[in-house]
Order: sequence, then C-alpha cells, then structure tokens
Amino acid sequence: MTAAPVEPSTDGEVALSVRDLHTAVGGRRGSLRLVRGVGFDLHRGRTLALVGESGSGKSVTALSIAGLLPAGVRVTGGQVLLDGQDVVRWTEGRRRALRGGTVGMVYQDPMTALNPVMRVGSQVAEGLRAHGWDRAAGRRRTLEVLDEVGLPTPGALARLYPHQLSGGMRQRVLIACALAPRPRVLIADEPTTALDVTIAQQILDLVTDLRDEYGLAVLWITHDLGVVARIAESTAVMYAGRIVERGRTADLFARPSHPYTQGLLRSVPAADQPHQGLLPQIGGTPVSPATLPGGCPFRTRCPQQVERCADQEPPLLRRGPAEAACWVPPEDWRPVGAAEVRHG
Ligand SMILES: Nc1ncnc2c1ncn2[C@@H]1O[C@H](COP(=O)(O)OP(=O)(O)OP(=O)(O)O)[C@@H](O)[C@H]1O
Repeated sequence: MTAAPVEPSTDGEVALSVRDLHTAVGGRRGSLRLVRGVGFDLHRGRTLALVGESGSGKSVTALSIAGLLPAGVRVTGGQVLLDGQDVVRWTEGRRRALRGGTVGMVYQDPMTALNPVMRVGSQVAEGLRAHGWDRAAGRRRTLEVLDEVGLPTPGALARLYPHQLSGGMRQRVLIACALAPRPRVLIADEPTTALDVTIAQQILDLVTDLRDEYGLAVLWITHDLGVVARIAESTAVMYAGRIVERGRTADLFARPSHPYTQGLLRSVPAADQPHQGLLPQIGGTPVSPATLPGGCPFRTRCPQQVERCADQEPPLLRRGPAEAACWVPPEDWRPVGAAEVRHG
C-alpha cells in the first residue's frame, strides 16, 4: 500500500473533533473519573496546546484519542470523530490497524519509546507494516520519512541502534515513526521535556514545519507556557479532568478568564511578552480523581470563590471569544452548546 501524501492545507478543515469525552479507571467496586467531558476541535495546519498541572488528565485525554489507554482505563462516554467517524466505537483490532495511520503519537522519552535492540529503520518499517504497508513500500517510505524529519544520510542512519544516536536524533526518529503512515493528526505529549533548550527548539521548529507542509493537526501537551506561546494558535487549560478555559492563545495569555489560568499566567508581564518557562506553582494542593470535592474542583485553591462554587460544578461558559468553566465571571456569560465547540 502506498497512501497518497497529505496535501498542504490552510483552510481550517477540522481533522479531529472530540466531544464530551469521559474516561475512567476501575470497575464494579468503584471507578475513578480521569477525564470528565473534554471537548475541542483540531484543525488541519493548526496547533492546539493542552496545558495544566501534573495529574490534570492531559495524557489520559491524549491516550483516549489515540486508542492507547492502558488496561483497566476506558472511554466511558463521548465521541472522538476522525473524518466524521466515531472511533471510540471501533473494535480493538480495527482501531489498532487504522487509527495509528490517522493519529500519530510522540512521547516525552524517546529512549523508552524506542526498542533499544532494534535498528532505527526496522522500527519505522515495522510500524508501517502494522498499518498494512508492504515491505518494499515500507522501506521506501522509511528512508523518505527519516529524511523529512531532518536526519542526515537516512540509508546509513536506518542501520543504527537508538543508543548510537543523540537525544535530539532519537526524538526525530520517534517523530518519523509517528509520521511514517502519514497521519492527519499528531499528538505530542511533552516531546521536548527531556531535551536541552537548543535541541528542544529544533524539535519545535521541525514539528511546526512538518505541520505547515503536510497540513497536520497538532495537539501539543506541555507544562511549558513559553512553548505554548511560540507554537500554538489555541490553548486549552485542564484542571481535574476538565477543560476549564479555552481560547486563542494570544487572547488567553492577555486576558485569562478562569482563576486557575490567571494563577498560571500571573507572571506574564504583557500580552506581547509571554511567560517563558514552566507552569508556575499555584498555592494549595491539586485535587486527584479520588479526592474530587463537590462543586468546582478548583474552589479549594481559588482566591475568588463564591458560595455557588461549593454547590455546583460550573459548565463551560462563553463571552465573546473567551470560554471558561467558572461561576465568578459576570452574568453575561452563556453556556457553550455541544454544537458550538470550536478553536483548535
Ligand atoms: N493507568 C492508570 N490507572 C489509574 N489512574 C491513572 C492511570 N493513568 C493515569 N491515572 C490518573 O489519572 C489522572 C490524570 O493523569 P494524566 O497522566 O492524564 O495527567 P497529566 O495531566 O498528563 O499529568 P503529567 O503532566 O504529569 O503527565 C492522574 O490522577 C493519574 O494518577
């Protein structure tokens, strides 16, 4: 099989639509809700950043979309629409065979994600075979994609083992594995965290270039607000398994609506000078799925809480282009209808 190349696009076509996604772990004796009603659209040629503290549900959201949840964790509600098809309902076999060809995923640590005893080229080719490519086409595509991710002399490099490469080169190989079947969507889960600043910048530039060239829709998970400001047109902020604020990155950095986002961005001096660095600490203890309080989960740490916050969890509300799940914004905020979910 030789799939047609993905054509460049700037038309804003929706590649992936996530609607009211719920994911839980556990069974009959009690389950914990890890993702609680997440929704967003991801457009071709655009990057959506997913930010939030550790444990807020970013990775579980990504794994739910990619169909790679570990045993015991399952999607319990909502839709993941790829090309209009709800892949949540697909059988495990169909998901494995087809989804990786549509959604590619890159992780933080290339050394653990790559097989240390398998040559680089074989790892890329093996992934292609799993998506139905024949041996000869897979070999050609392997060399092509190693070149696309900027690795020198792909023929010689394909014969090396991961430990013979630098950290940055290994991350490029991982990106090659993800992009080899020509997916429409790339999910990058903290792919630059383990890299030094210069190499991380090269990887950011590479993914942005590949996104623009092939019209990829990118979901970029990060703790690093400096990265968000550089690469993502839109940002979604997660807290306790939900998106609590979403909007265009420039707007959200300039005028954060949710007290949690305000806390994260407190050190931002101005809209045109976005924060450079990792998520700042917010006072109090983050809640976990096992210790979710009633009402708004952020209220225990929120400097602006009002009585209503303890009674009921706020829905996602909208005013103009801003969306936030908070009771404190003024009363002209309106609920976001499922059909209106946008940004990405
Ligand atoms: N396999 C699992 N079994 C039980 N709980 C899990 C499992 N995987 C994740 N969780 C829990 O789900 C919640 C969300 O985890 P997740 O890894 O998505 O957070 P995250 O926002 O990606 O954090 P980080 O930034 O540290 O990666 C956490 O409370 C975590 O402990």
